[in-house]
Amino acid sequence: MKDYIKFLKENVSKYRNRIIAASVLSLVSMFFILLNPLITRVLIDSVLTSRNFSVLNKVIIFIFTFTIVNSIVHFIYSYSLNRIFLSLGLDIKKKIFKHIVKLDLLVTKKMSVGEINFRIFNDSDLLKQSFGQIMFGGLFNVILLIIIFIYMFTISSVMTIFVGVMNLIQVPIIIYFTKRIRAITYERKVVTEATLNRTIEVISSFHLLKGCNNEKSEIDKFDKNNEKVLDKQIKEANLNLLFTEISSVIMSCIGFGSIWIGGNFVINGIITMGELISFLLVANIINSPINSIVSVITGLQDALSSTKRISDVMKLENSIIQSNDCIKVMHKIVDEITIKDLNFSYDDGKEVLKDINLTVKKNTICSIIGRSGAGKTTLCLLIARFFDPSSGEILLDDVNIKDIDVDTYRKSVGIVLQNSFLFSGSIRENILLGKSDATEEEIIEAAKLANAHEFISELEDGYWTQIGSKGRNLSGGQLQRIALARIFLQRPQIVILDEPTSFIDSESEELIQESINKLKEYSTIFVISHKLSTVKGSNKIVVLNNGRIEESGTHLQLLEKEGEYSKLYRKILA
Ligand SMILES: Nc1ncnc2c1ncn2[C@@H]1O[C@H](COP(=O)(O)OP(=O)(O)OP(=O)(O)O)[C@@H](O)[C@H]1O
Repeated sequence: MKDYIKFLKENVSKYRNRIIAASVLSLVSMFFILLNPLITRVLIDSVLTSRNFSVLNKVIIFIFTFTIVNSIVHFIYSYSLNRIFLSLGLDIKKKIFKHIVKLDLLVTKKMSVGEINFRIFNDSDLLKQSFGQIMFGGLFNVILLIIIFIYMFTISSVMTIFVGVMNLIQVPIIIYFTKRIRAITYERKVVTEATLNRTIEVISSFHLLKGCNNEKSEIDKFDKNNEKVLDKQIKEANLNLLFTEISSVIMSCIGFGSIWIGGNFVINGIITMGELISFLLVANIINSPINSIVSVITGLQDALSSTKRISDVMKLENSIIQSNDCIKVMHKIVDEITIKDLNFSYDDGKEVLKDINLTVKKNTICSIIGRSGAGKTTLCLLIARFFDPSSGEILLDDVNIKDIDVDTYRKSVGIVLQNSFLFSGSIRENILLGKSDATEEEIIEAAKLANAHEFISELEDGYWTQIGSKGRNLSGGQLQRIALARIFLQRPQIVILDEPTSFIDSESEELIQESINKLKEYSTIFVISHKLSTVKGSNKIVVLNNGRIEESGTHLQLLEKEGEYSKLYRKILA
């Protein structure tokens, strides 16, 4: 509850003036709700019974005017309320997204894409809804209910007690159905979300699906998941239907009962016909505020859970701790990059990298090789400062990268992964990610250096070709060359290439190798590769084995040593 109130204060205060205005409109709207039964009462008792035509005309003109004003007030009220809560929902979404994208890799890896999505979209919507329900659904409906009961009492206390008791009987039924419907709606959302995530995963790793010949099992899973969604949807619809029918029976009973009691009172002259009809009109609207109040009570639990889930994400902190006096200007490497006595373990405490000592000269290529799980990617991620070493340091000449502002440092690091990820959009937009203000000449020059200009120019729309999500219209080699063009445009001091030539044909491999060699002019390159062409030409080869540097040197030096490299060379590289 503390988190919820804090969240409410933080996010709603910005809309204070608009909320006050909407509250005033809400009170006016409430007044109009009650005006209808009042006018009806006057119309029947004072106008119709006395056959007063001139007053009848005036009352009709008044009703007409009041209907128009009521519609305008209701429109403005609903419009302002919608704006407040839609904006509030967007604010919460923006806040969570901004926080998540600023988190480092280690922290975000703790949550699945589905979990993150759920918090950004579902939880923020639930919170937005609950704020609306509590402020307007709750508070104003309590006021409305009190006013309605006072008005009914002024007509007949017996009839009011009857309506009150009948509604009290209805309350547990409303609570039961509201809770059940909420629970089933939540379950439906969770199952739908899981189905959607699985579908996205399958579609985005199509080659894996085909490679494993797993289509049948995925089709079965898709069918089963969707059947689960359907089951929840049917349950939800049935509960809603049942609730509506039961409510309508109870409301009819209240109506008939009131007509019977009120009818007797009219016959006996205790109340007038106008009072009876006015009472019936008011009794008829009582259901709506009761439903809203119950929704607030039952929905509060969901709102609290959503607040907790959102707060849990907002409390996540980066593992990288930055000092206030960090260097804001990137150090220009003069001589070399040195890794000194570096050790690293992930959260589980298992040491993944042990006692790493390595020096790589500026503008050279350092290949990192080793068996799967040896720690190659982890070492490169540490160099890119996706997280910090448990102990030891990474130095640019004599400057520890920990002393440089993270954002400044990362701008000086370019990364190309095995399966280059491109965003949907044009080739041009994807290259521009390397330097958003680059000129046309710079883009073309970068593409030429990456050996990508030729194939891009041959495409019908050239640099404006839309490449679709993950670059599905291009070959693996073409994707890699676009990723390299991005790097050439960025001209980072350090480049990390993780298996850049895997899964591509030998022609593309040659072109990529050629551009990697050109890249050396601008950057110091760390490359993880199993391809002989890449490894052989490097200035330094580092062999990692079980988290330790087993040996390092040039291709020929290592072959002469007859150690792990020559074994790997014969086994994998040859
Ligand atoms: N986020 C993580 N949390 C915990 N352990 C991890 C994490 N990422 C990697 N590891 C573990 O760290 C070790 C080194 O992994 P890493 O990915 O660096 O190896 P690699 O040499 O690049 O392997 P590959 O060639 O298969 O990609 C492995 O034992 C791996 O299971």
